[in-house]
Amino acid sequence: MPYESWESSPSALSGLAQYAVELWHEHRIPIILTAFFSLVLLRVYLHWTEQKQELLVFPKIYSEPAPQRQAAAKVEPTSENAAVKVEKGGGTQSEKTSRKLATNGPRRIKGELTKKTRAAGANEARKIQVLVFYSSITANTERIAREFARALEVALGCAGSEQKSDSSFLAPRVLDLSEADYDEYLITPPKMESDGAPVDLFYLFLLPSYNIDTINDNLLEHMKETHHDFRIDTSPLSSIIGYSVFGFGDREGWPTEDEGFCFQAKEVDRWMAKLTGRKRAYPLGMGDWKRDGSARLSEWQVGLTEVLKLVESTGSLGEGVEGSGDPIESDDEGDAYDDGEVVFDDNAPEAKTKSSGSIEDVEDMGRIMEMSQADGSVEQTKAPIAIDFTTQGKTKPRKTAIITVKEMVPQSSPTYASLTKQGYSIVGSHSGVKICRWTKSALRGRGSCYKYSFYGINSHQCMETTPSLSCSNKCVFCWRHGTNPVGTTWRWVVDPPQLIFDGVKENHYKKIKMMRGVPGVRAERFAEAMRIRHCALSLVGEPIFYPHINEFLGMLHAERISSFLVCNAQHPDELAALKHVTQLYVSIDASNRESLRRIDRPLHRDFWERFQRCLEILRERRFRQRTVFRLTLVKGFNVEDEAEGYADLVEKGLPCFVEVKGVTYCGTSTSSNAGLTMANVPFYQEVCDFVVALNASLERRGLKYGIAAEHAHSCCILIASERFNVDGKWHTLIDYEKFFQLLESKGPDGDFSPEDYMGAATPEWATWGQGGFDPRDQRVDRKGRPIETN
Ligand SMILES: Cc1cc2nc3c(=O)[nH]c(=O)nc-3n(C[C@H](O)[C@H](O)[C@H](O)COP(=O)(O)O)c2cc1C
Ligand code: SF4
Repeated sequence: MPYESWESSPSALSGLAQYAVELWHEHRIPIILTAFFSLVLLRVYLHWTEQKQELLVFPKIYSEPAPQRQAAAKVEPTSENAAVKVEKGGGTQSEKTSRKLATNGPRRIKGELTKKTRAAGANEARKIQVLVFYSSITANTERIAREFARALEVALGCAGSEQKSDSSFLAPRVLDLSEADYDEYLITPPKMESDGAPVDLFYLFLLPSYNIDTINDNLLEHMKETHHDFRIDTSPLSSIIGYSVFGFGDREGWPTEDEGFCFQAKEVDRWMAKLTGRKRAYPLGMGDWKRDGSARLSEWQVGLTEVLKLVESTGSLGEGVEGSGDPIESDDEGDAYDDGEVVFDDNAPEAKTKSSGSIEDVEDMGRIMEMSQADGSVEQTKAPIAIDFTTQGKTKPRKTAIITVKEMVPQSSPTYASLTKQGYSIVGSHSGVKICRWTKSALRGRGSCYKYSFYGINSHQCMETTPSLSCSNKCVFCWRHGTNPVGTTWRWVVDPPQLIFDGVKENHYKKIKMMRGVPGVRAERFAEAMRIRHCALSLVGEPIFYPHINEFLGMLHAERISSFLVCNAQHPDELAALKHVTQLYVSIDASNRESLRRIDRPLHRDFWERFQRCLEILRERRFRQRTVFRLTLVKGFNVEDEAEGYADLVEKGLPCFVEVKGVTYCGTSTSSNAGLTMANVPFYQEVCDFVVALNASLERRGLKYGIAAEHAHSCCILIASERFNVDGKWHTLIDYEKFFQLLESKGPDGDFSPEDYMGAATPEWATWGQGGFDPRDQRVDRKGRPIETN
């Protein structure tokens, strides 16, 4: 209502209004001021009262600093959010009161939701439970299983009073397979917890074999059914962290594996690989309970403990599991094998990519030098000069353009990619190591290389390596032709020998460890393989090309690793400067100049003169080094009508041994550059005929040689000097212990002869006419199928 209408009202009400208006007019200023201050006071009062109220409603924890909040989250990692956590947690009495009040007031959530993922560090809290399953009919294995579990408990640091505070292992549990519930353990592993921490399971099986009906048959049947049951995942045990099997048997009744020795342990090992999705953590071990059972079991336990500790520290089985149970086994890999010189493989990746800019050839070298002058793109100052280590009599550095010394095989180069793809590990910038086919085969008891039959080297303890991936030939049969760098001079960065030595060993062991999960690997051989005893310096390239080859050899010998060094007869100066090696090879790929040019395709123009000089050096050295001529026969190149020519070379060099080997073919069609085919591979009979002809020629010349041994499996035959025939018996084996003793007492230049470390008689099975396959090994074909040997 407007103010004027109030003034004009004639009634009593209007009189009152009149009075109020007058009053207002008279006191309006103090009224307004009083109202204003009252409102201010009320606001201040409310403000304070409101703050106090809030303290009661929201618990103190919400205003704690951030780190404390995180700590709280760690305590209850699975809580949905902070508010819930507080409600569940403990705290001081006042906090509890606050929380109680808070539940009556409005729920207000501050902060972020805690994610449901496992908190960092939860992994550390995981425990590992080893379950030792055994079966036993006459109680041997039962007793052994209990003793074994106790020993393992100590080894893992989880034994009663000796329990290590930081050990993740729970004391191993022993389970009798005749009582254990298969459904509980072998269909899905049981879910276990220890003090609230999740437990990972590791299965071990100690199993005797029985060719009569026993509980083992139920176990195997169960495993088979589980794997084939379409309702169940084919690898239902894949959540366990690993498994391993050890078998007991009796060699008296079942002398070989073929005859049934430990056959059921082998089967359980195989089925477990399938059920776990290839989680074999350590190779199958086997022991004869009457003879070596406990020794074998102890060895197996040592290796196993190592793996378990690896699992504890890394949470995984590490290397060695990939490929476990894989159909692709070492023999089926199409893996070009042996020492490089005798295999051609047209499947090898194509030759280097010229456009990549990597220097891999002398032609490339010239091209780069020209380019460097033209556009200045190559650094020309402050660079070391490329030194010719190989040209005879040349001591002065070349006076040509100075270029930057580069790495022989830089990591970014196509050569590096190609070599690593083929299974080489490149060490430093110019060395390589690769585990050979025979090493893998020997690990599985499927036969060793011919050097085992002829010289007694253990293939599973042999490291194949080279300190120089570069070579000065381009042999037609070289299996790595086109992928390794070539050159006549060392023009690359030189890596120190210690770096190479450490690197090749490390990589070799890494590769051996990767065999851990491969089916058929024998535990005792695997354990032995962790100690390198032989080194074949022959992989690819030319080892004596490396300027510090003698220092490198010194490192091998200091660790009592024998050295078989193969060179290509193109570096006489380096050959002359070479110190003692256990066995010194020269590749003799042809018997005359033209043939050598065609087959080796040497880069040196004076290749024939170099070759001849190397033979002279070998002749001079024959009473100081165990010298060997290695002949690689390639049909159509160096076999036909050449026996006489080779006899001339033998007469000239008078080597201790002549190894004759047919080239091995690994490809499928024609060899890329030389057009080699299967037709170039001589049959074993042809190699035999050649050897007989060569031997006859040597005899006609009055040279005292004879055919000593053979290894038909790798198409290789050994002719030996009569110096190694004692009382009508060939002694081609090497006494490695004696070699190191002589080396240590007389030094790397010491005066001792090959006869001084001649070993025991060549085993009967390896002599000429006996085939050369150790009867203790199992022969298999390329698909891994056993071959009958009569
Ligand atoms: C009836 C019988 C059959 C056996 N069959 C085999 C066999 O096929 N292969 C094998 O390596 N050992 C065989 N053995 C040897 C046992 O595996 C060996 O004695 C084992 O240590 C027994 O373990 P246990 O006492 O725990 O049952 C057999 C032993 C017996 C008594
Ligand atoms: S000598 Fe060694 S590297 Fe050569 S084939 Fe035999 S085991 Fe393999």
